[in-house]
Amino acid sequence: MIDDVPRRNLTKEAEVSDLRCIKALWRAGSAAWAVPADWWAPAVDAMVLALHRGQSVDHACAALGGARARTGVGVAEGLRDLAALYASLGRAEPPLTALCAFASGWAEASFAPMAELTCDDPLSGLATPPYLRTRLAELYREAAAGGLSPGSSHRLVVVSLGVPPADPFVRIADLLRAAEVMRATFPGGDTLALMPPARVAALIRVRLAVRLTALRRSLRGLAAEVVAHRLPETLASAVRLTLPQTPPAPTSRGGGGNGAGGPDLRLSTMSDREKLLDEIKAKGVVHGRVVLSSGKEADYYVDLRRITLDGLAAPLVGRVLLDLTEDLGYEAVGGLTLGADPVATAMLHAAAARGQVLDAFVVRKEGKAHGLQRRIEGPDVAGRRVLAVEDTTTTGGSVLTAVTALREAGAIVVGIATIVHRGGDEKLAAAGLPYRTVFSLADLGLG
Ligand SMILES: O=P(O)(O)OC[C@H]1O[C@H](OP(=O)(O)OP(=O)(O)O)[C@H](O)[C@@H]1O
Ligand SMILES: O=C(O)c1cc(=O)[nH]c(=O)[nH]1
Repeated sequence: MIDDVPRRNLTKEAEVSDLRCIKALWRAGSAAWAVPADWWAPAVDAMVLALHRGQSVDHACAALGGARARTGVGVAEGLRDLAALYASLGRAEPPLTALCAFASGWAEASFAPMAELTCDDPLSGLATPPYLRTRLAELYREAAAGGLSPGSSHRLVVVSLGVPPADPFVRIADLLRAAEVMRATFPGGDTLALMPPARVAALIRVRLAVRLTALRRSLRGLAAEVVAHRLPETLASAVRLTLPQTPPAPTSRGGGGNGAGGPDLRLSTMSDREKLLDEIKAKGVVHGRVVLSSGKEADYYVDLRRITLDGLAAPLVGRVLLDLTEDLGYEAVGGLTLGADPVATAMLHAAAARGQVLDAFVVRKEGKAHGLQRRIEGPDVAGRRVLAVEDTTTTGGSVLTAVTALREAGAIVVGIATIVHRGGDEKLAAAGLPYRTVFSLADLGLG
C-alpha cells in the first residue's frame, strides 16, 4: 500500500513504480468510463505526480478538468473521478481549492469553442440574420445620436428568389449564386447577410445604390427580385424587413395558369418588371389610328391608364418605379394630371408597403380659380426633393410642364421617371435632369 506521505528521497525508478501503482488504484476506483481509452490523459500523470510529491495540485486539477471537458466528460463525472483518486489513496475528499481548479479548467475548456463562434453562415460565408439585426440596431443608435434618419444614409437591398425552388439543392445553388453576385457588387465593408429560406440582403450606404443596376444585370437568369428598401423610421420596422416572409401569393387573376388550380409558377417567379411588361402588352397596347396629345397621329396607342388603374398591374408600377429611382432620394412624387396621378399613388402605396413614407401630389393643367386656388394639390412641395412622373412621354411636353410648375412652387426636382418612353428625347435631355424609364417601345415590340 502506498501511503500519502510525500516521498522526496525515492530513486527515480521507485517513484515511477509508485506513480504507476497510484494510477492503477485510481483507475480501478474510478467509475465505469464511457470510452475507457479516454480516461488517460497527460493531466492524469501530472495529477498523480503532484499528489505523490506533496505539491499543490491546483494546476494539475485545472488541466485535468480541461482534459475531461475536451473528451466530453461532464463536470460531475469528472469530479467523482477526482474523488476516486483521493479515495484510492485512503484520503479524505479533494480539498475545495482542488475542486475549484478542476471546475474552472472544465468550464474554460467547455466554453472555449463559443469564443470562436462567428456570425457567418458556414455555406455562403454571409452574415446571419441575427448579425444583420445587430448591425441595424447599431446604425439606428448612431443615427439617433447624430440626429439623423437612417433612411437618408442607408438602404437594405434585398434579393429574393421568388418562390424558392422545391429542390433544396437547387435552392442552395441559387442562393449561393445570389450571395456571390452580392459579394461582387458590394465588395466594400457593407453587411451582406443570408436570410433563409430564399433571400440575400446587403445593408449599404446610399451612394452605393447606383450599383443596383449592375446587381440586377448580374442576377439575370435567376428569376430574382431586387428591392432597395430605404431604411424606415423605426428599428422595429427595419427588423421586420429581415424576418422570414410569407411565400408570394399567386399573381394571375383567377388562379392557376398550370390548369391544376395551383399558383401560376411561371408568373410568380418572374420579376416585377417582367410581370409589368406582360401586363402592358396584354392590356395596354391598342393598335389603330389615333391622335396623340401633341396633335400628331400614330398607328398605336399605349393606354397606360388601363395599367395604372388595374388592381393587378398598379402595385407592380409602384414597386418597379420605386426600384428604378431609389437612388434619387426624393420625398414626394407626382406629375401632370391625369396620367401621372395613379402612377404617383401607386408609388406612394408601394413605399408604404415597404415601411417607407412617400408623399404624392397632383399638378393641375391649369391653376384653379376657386377654393385655395392651388396649382399643385397635396402636401406642400416647397423646399422638398420631388420626382416628376408620367405614364408615358411622347414629346415630353406634359412632364416638363409639371417640372416647370414644381420649380415655380419652390420644389427641388431631382429627376423624371416614366413607365413607357415613346419619344421627346431632346426636350427631356435639355431639362438637365436624370431621366428614367421602365420600358422603351422596343421592349413592347413596337419600336
Ligand atoms: O409627352 P407628351 O407629348 O406630353 O404626351 C404624353 C402625355 O399624353 C397623355 O396624356 P394626355 O395629354 O392624353 O392627357 P390625360 O393625362 O389628361 O389623359 C399621357 O398620359 C401623357 O401625359
Ligand atoms: O402621346 C400621347 O398622347 C399618348 C401616347 C400613348 O401611347 N399613350 C398615351 O396615353 N398618350
